[in-house]
Amino acid sequence: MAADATAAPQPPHEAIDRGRGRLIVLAGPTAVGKGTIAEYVRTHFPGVWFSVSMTTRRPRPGEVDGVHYHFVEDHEFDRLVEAGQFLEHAVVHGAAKYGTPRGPVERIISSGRDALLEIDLQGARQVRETWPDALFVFLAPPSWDELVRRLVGRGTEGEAERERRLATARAELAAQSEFDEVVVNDDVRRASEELVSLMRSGRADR
Ligand SMILES: Nc1ncnc2c1ncn2[C@@H]1O[C@H](COP(=O)(O)OP(=O)(O)OP(=O)(O)O)[C@@H](O)[C@H]1O
Ligand SMILES: Nc1nc2c(ncn2[C@@H]2O[C@H](COP(=O)(O)O)[C@@H](O)[C@H]2O)c(=O)[nH]1
Repeated sequence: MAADATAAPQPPHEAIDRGRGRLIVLAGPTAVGKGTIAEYVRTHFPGVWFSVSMTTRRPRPGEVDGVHYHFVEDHEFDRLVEAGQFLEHAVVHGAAKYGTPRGPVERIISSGRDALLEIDLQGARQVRETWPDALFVFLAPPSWDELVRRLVGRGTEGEAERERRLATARAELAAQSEFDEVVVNDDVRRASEELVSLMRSGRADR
């Protein structure tokens, strides 16, 4: 059929009103594989939008500013807290500060796309207060011993920092019933696909 020259022009794909997007919160204990799953999803599901957190911790080898985190000094982080620029923020493992910049998330949600946050339990609890219709997903290890193996095997923390992280991990594992869904990271591909499928559930347009 010939195109109707009198028809109103169609908006570009991104501008089609798909309503508001959904906020998805992924949390779980240290070394369970949140970053690994995030990397897999970024590579295999490029349509998924990730929030890039801000942190005062130092970059690890291979971490890129603006991709894995926005790395900032303590005084800059505190200034942004004062200015109300975070959706949530917390001191994690009793050490560095982490926060989700509010603006980018609100813009993505308003544009009709979903936004995925990878944050700790304290942050997830704050988001539940302000954004109760978000989807809360807990990433769990197959076992405690496997979690410890992953943390030690990653080799990015010394003994004292590992102990601190494992203490937090016990409290986080005890809180998994607060979440809407629990995904066990027994296999990176399987767990990533389960997460994406949960994100897409109920969204016919994804
Ligand atoms: N399904 C899996 N099977 C085996 N090893 C895994 C699996 N998922 C992740 N790992 C490994 O576990 C270690 C920790 O993973 P990762 O750094 O992604 O954890 P994390 O949850 O982001 O940790 P943190 O919260 O401390 O930043 C890494 O060495 C990673 O390669
Ligand atoms: N409350 C928030 N927690 C965050 C955020 N970004 C990351 N995190 C969590 O911090 C720990 C440690 O991360 P690491 O990269 O130093 O190993 C981990 O549990 C992350 O999920 C955030 O913006 N807010």
